[in-house]
Amino acid sequence: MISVEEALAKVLELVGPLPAETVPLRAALGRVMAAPARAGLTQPPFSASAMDGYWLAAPDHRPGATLTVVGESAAGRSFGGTLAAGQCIRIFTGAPVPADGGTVVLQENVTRAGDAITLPDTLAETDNIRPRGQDFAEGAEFCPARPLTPADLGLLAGMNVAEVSVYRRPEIALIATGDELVMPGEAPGPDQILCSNNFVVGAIAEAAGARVRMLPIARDTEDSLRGVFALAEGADLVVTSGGASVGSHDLVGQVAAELGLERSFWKIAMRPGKPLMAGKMGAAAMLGLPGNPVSATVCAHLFLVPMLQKMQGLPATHAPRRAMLAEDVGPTGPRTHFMRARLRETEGLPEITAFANQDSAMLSVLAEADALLIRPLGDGPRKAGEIVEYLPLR
Ligand SMILES: Nc1nc2c(c(=O)[nH]1)N[C@H]1C(S)=C(S)[C@@H](COP(=O)(O)OP(=O)(O)OC[C@H]3O[C@@H](n4cnc5c(N)ncnc54)[C@H](O)[C@@H]3O)O[C@H]1N2
Ligand code: MOO
Repeated sequence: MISVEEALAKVLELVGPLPAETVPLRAALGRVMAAPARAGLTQPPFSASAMDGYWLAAPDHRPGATLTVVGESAAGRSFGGTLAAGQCIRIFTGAPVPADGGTVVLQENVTRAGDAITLPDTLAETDNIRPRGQDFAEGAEFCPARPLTPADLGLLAGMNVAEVSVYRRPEIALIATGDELVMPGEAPGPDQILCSNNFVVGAIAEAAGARVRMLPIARDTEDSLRGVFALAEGADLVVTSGGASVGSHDLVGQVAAELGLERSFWKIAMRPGKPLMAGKMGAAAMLGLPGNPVSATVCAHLFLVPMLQKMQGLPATHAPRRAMLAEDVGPTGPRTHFMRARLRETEGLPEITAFANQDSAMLSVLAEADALLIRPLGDGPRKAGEIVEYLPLR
């Protein structure tokens, strides 16, 4: 059995960044830019007032001075004239200032009588002016190596970028396998359970930027599996769950091989998730997740998400964090154990507690867990207070 790190390296060899496409800014949330955007203008394009008040030239900015208001500059409508000594203009937030080197005095800090304003006896130190270009300059490039956030869309809009070049979303085909499975909303027979894997794995994939094609459940026959694999045609990545182990009904590897699977590996030193399988089927990558819901979920976090990241031009890594054990834990066996755990915030490192029941079929424990406590293979027992690593689940 290969290690988790080797398996990650091998699944990443199966995929590469997808081609770029151009999308309107409105459709770019969560997408990853494939080429830099350039600012079409300098922002702000002119030095602008940050407040509503009065603009006056530097020599007139004296405590108690009285000035005559001779015009107005509003956002979108600047004051065209020039000012003589002792004159000022009314100015509003976002409006261009008439010249360099002046000050905006807040309207609530002056006394106004007709066309005259009188400055206060104590003057504020700030000029309340946003200098031209303080945000970005025309031609500035923007291409963050992360999914675009709402704030990124605001920045791109401010740069006058209406369309962006982004990596195409990975298209994944999800295939659940097993005679025992029915879909939520259907009535399970006495020997049946609900298909939950497609929902958790599909949601993990969508949250990581993929488009998910959820295919009909494949039954435990070669014909059924072949039929459903045919429906995965055109997907970038085919993700099966179940039928990966050694039982006589575990046909996925066999049928996939008949259909041309070049297997990269099968079985890893990981708990849960031992029977994980991966390879290449024609142009598509194939990831065969174990059937147990927790195993499928943990494998999706550990392997599917980094594959999707690489396909979208992102760095693909696991980023373990540190926490302090809240309770003792026992030794691990010959597989790296990813224990479902709960975090508790403290003023320092968070505290982490592994759930008592680590059965890889427990959906309720999985839903409560917000972290995977990483226990290296062959690790000894650990005491409360020791520092350990975990992967966040939320
Ligand atoms: N003799 C051995 N038995 C098993 C081994 C082993 O090494 N030797 N490995 C165990 C491990 S570890 C795992 S994990 C499971 C995985 O087996 P499969 O991938 O073949 O999965 P199935 O047998 O098809 O299903 C396992 C379990 O999960 C349920 N299941 C399957 N698909 C779904 C789904 N879409 N939604 C919800 N639940 C699903 C299925 O009903 C079974 O209960 O094998 C161990 N056995
Ligand atoms: O992946 Mo299996 O859970 O190791 O039970």
